[in-house]
Amino acid sequence: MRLHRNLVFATIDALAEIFNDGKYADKVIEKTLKRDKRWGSRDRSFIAETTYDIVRWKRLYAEIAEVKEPFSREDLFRIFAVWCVLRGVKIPEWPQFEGTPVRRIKGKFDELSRTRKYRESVPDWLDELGVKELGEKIWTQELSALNTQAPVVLRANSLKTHPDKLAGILLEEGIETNKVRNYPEALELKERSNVFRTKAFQDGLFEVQDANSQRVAEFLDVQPGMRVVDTCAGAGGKTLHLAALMENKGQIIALDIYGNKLKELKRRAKRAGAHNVETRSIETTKVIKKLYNSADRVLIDAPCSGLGVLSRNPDAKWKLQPEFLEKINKTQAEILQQYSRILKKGGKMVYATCSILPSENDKQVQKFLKTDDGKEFRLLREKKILSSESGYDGFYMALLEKQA
Ligand SMILES: C[S@@+](CC[C@H](N)C(=O)[O-])C[C@H]1O[C@@H](n2cnc3c(N)ncnc32)[C@H](O)[C@@H]1O
Repeated sequence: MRLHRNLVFATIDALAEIFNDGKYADKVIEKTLKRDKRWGSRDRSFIAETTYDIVRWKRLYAEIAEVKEPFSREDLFRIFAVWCVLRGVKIPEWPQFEGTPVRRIKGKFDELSRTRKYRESVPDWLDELGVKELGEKIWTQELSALNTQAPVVLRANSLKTHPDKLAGILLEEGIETNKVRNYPEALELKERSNVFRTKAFQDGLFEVQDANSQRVAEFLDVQPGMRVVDTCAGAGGKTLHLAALMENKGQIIALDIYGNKLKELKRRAKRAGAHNVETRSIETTKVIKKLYNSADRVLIDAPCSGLGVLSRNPDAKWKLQPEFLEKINKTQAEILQQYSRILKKGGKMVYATCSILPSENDKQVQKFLKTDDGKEFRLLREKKILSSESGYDGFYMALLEKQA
């Protein structure tokens, strides 16, 4: 691979914004890619993938490069040189890379790789928490899986198509996919590409959605004609899936505390041809109270640490703080208590997170079942999905029934 100066400089600029200004990697990359219209798809994927790679391995690379935050431009070039050496990329003969100690880099890599927190590039506190919650063995396996680049998975929109048909349509647009065993609506890209540019996407034939994320709506056991409340709907990944499973029949009320996310949900629902979705922004608790005892099904896709989706979102390792986890644990408990009241007696509810930590998952559900509200519920089933076992994102889901 020959490195192009403007692509490397764009990557360094992006890293400076992510590491030093605390900006979100996806937003920074999106903005960076707009910088030069002449960049082709390979140039764009070089910038995106290299930036994500260096974000993922920040601690390891910084330790090898012997630099500390906040990083100067010179530091970022040293980190970049580490990336080159460890990836086997020829270091360009530019002044920024003069005197790169190739042998020393390799030696330090071998030495640091013996310690998990460096090898897997995680902050001390997170490494300690992972061990405490999951035990050494599972945490070590899981971290390694979560540091692997995530595959791109699509969900064929059954309101408009099915996986076999979609695979044929995408092939005509030059995109090869494979079906995914045991995930009936999923297609996995053989090679990464920007699927958002395809006509099939504009026509609402699919959504990009991780395979295990596709398990959540399925788990709720919805039927056409039901009244379903999706309480933490966000931009509607699961809402759209619910609409498809309900064949557009019945009613879905999609709630969130952020109106802008719900606006995006509306846009996506229109593209997907999902007509049975109504959005309501949770401005006061009245919005929730009005819905008490009214739903056949309730989905709580709770806000969480997002530790199960680190492979997609590597900068979360650096943005997460222990205080946030404490706060989110409280929010999850409150949400379970309040939103479970939306369910009718005899109805079913799913509590789900994209976390792998028991404190956000089964322990949260067990705690809820002991509360006054929770005593009305019975746990029917739960799934704890590890990324290291499934090859996709880590997820948790519990199906609960409100007893008649
Ligand atoms: C895991 S995300 C939801 C993802 C979404 N269901 C999807 O499939 O695309 C959690 C969502 O909960 C929302 N949220 C946070 N606190 C909330 C609260 N107290 N009530 C309702 N929604 C909340 C966040 O804005 C976020 O959109």
